[in-house]
Amino acid sequence: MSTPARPRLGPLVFAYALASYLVFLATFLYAIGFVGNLLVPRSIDSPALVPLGDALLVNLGLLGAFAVQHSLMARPAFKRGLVRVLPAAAERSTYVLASSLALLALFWFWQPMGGVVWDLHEPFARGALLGLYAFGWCLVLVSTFLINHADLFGLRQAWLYLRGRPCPPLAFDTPGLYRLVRHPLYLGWLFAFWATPTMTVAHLVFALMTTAYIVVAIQLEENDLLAVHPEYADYRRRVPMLIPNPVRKPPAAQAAAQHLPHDSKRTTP
Ligand SMILES: C[S@@+](CC[C@H](N)C(=O)[O-])C[C@H]1O[C@@H](n2cnc3c(N)ncnc32)[C@H](O)[C@@H]1O
Repeated sequence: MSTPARPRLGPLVFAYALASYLVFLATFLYAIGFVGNLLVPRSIDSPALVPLGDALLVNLGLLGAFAVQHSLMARPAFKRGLVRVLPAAAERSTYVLASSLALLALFWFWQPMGGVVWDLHEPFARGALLGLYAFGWCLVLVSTFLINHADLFGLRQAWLYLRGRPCPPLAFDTPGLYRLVRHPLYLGWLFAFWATPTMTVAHLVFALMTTAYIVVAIQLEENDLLAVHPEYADYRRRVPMLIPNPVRKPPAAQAAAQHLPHDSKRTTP
C-alpha cells in the first residue's frame, strides 16, 4: 500500500494550529481570571478609570466587535471565502486565533464601571456562587471534549493534513450531556458569567450582553446544523435548548412509548 503524499505546507499549517491552540489556552485561562477577578492584572472589576457613559460605550463596542467576529467567521459563506486563500486545514485554527485575539482585546480594553448590584456576605452563599462559577467553566471544558476537542480547536484538521490524510467531517453526535440539553457549552458560559457573589454594573452589562449574544448564536448555529444534519430537527424537538427537563423520559422509554425501534447512537440523544 502506498503512503499518502505529504503536503509541502503540512508542517507550517500544523505549527500554526498549535500556536493558535496555545493562544486559545492562554485566553481561556485569562477569561477565568478576568470574569472571576482572580490573579490577572486587569479584570472585569478593576478600578474605574473613565466616566460611566464612556465606559459603557467602550464596553458595548468591544462586546459587539467580538460578537460580529465570532458569528461572521462561523458562517459557511465566510469559511468558503477563507479556504480560497488558506489551506482548508488551517480554516478552523484561523477562527480559533481570531476569536482568542478578539477576546484578549476585550479583556485588555475593558473599562470597569463601579457600582454594586448585589453583594452577598453570607459565607455559604458566597461559596455556593463561587462553586457555580467553577462548575460553569468545567462544563465549558467538558463539553468541548464531548463534541471533539481536537476538531473544535483545529488540531485534528491540521494533524491529518500534516499526515497527508483526508479530513472527513465529523458525524453529528449527542454524547453525554448533549442528551440533557442541546447546548451544554453555552450553559457553562451562562453559569460562569452570572454566578458571582458580587455583581457590579460592569459585570451585569457583560452578563446581559453575552446572554443576548448566546441566544442569537444558538439560532445561527442551529440553522447551520440543520442544513448539514437533517436529524438535528428531531433532536431539537426532543431535547431542551439550555434547561434540562427533569421529568423527560429517557430516549429508550420515548421510543417504546411511540412503538419505535431504539437503535440509533447518533440521531437519538
Ligand atoms: C462552541 S461549540 C458549541 C456547541 C453547542 N452549541 C454547545 O453549547 O454545547 C460550536 C460548534 O459545535 C458544533 N456542534 C453543536 N452541537 C453539536 C453536536 N451535537 N454534535 C457535534 N457538533 C456540534 C457546531 O456545529 C459548532 O461548530
